[in-house]
Amino acid sequence: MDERALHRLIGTIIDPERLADDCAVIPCGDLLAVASTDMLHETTDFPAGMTDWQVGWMAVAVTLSDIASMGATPGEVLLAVGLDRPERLFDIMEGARDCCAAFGAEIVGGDLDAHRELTIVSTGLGTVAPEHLVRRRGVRPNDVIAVTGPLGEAQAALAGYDRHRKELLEPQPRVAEGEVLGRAGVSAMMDISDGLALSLHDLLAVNDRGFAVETARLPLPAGVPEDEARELALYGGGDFELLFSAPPAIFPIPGVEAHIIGKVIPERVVLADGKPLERRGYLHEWSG
Ligand SMILES: Nc1ncnc2c1ncn2[C@@H]1O[C@H](COP(=O)(O)OP(=O)(O)O)[C@@H](O)[C@H]1O
Ligand SMILES: Cc1ncc(C[n+]2csc(CCOP(=O)(O)OP(=O)(O)O)c2C)c(N)n1
Ligand SMILES: [Mg+2]
Ligand SMILES: [Mg+2]
Ligand SMILES: [Mg+2]
Repeated sequence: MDERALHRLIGTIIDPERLADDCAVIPCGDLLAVASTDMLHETTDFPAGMTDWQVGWMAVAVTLSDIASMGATPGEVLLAVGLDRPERLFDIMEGARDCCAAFGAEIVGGDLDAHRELTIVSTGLGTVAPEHLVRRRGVRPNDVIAVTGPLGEAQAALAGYDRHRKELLEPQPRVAEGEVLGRAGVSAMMDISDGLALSLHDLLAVNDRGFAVETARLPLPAGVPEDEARELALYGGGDFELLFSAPPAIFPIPGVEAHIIGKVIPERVVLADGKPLERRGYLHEWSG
């Protein structure tokens, strides 16, 4: 059983449309509010050697990335910290504050608890004009698909390529890029928290068309042999680049490093170099 299967279960309890995006979308006067919450744990999310400042940074970065993926501007963050040791709190809060400051957000609240395993829940709020909101659903027949930067760097660091440790430990949410892409009129978007292949399958699940990726066009992690780099770029998680579809005419997009990696196709499948792409990546799983 993995988290996507459990999402289908949640969809029998709440409106499944609510599960179709990176953030909840909530009416807010003339604007829309977007909200995302993400839980991180020491054993699955905080690699050995990570500082507590980086723990705080990452906890906020993952949430701001979801806000960016809607084309929205982040505003407020609430941080709930389940602490194994109280002396970790100060550095964690500083890292969280610094990540907020770097992307125009502010910590406005949270919660504290004692917990055997360090566990952080970061909740972010943002706003966007309705005409600039971008959802996962929306790909159109003649669109291309693109990403905002190299894929597989975080996983490359976990595989021992130390030159990518900063990308693993201090992910940079594509906040400015998300806002520009929303205004530029991209048709669908999400962030790639769990790897490109899984993200393409997530997009497939809410669209009525498929995707054909050319692996030769993937922006790969530097300093990694090409075959391994391609594997990391397709299936590695933790990069937090944006994946979007858009009409070819909108490229280049000023202020956004956009790499076109493929196109939308009529068949509801995900292909890489013409062959079905495995639905595999960074998935939380339960045994039994
Ligand atoms: N336990 C839950 N109850 C209600 N909604 C949920 C739950 N878990 C996830 N969601 C919603 O499902 C959507 C997708 O979640 P998730 O796959 O975690 O996205 P992401 O990888 O972008 O964080 C989001 O809109 C999120 O709010
Ligand atoms: C041990 C370890 N593996 C991988 C990563 C890279 N990483 C950071 S967050 C993340 C995935 C996203 O986390 P998740 O809880 O799945 O959040 P969501 O997809 O809901 O945004 C990954 C793969 C890491 N930091 N540590
Ligand atoms: Mg996301
Ligand atoms: Mg999530
Ligand atoms: Mg995930």
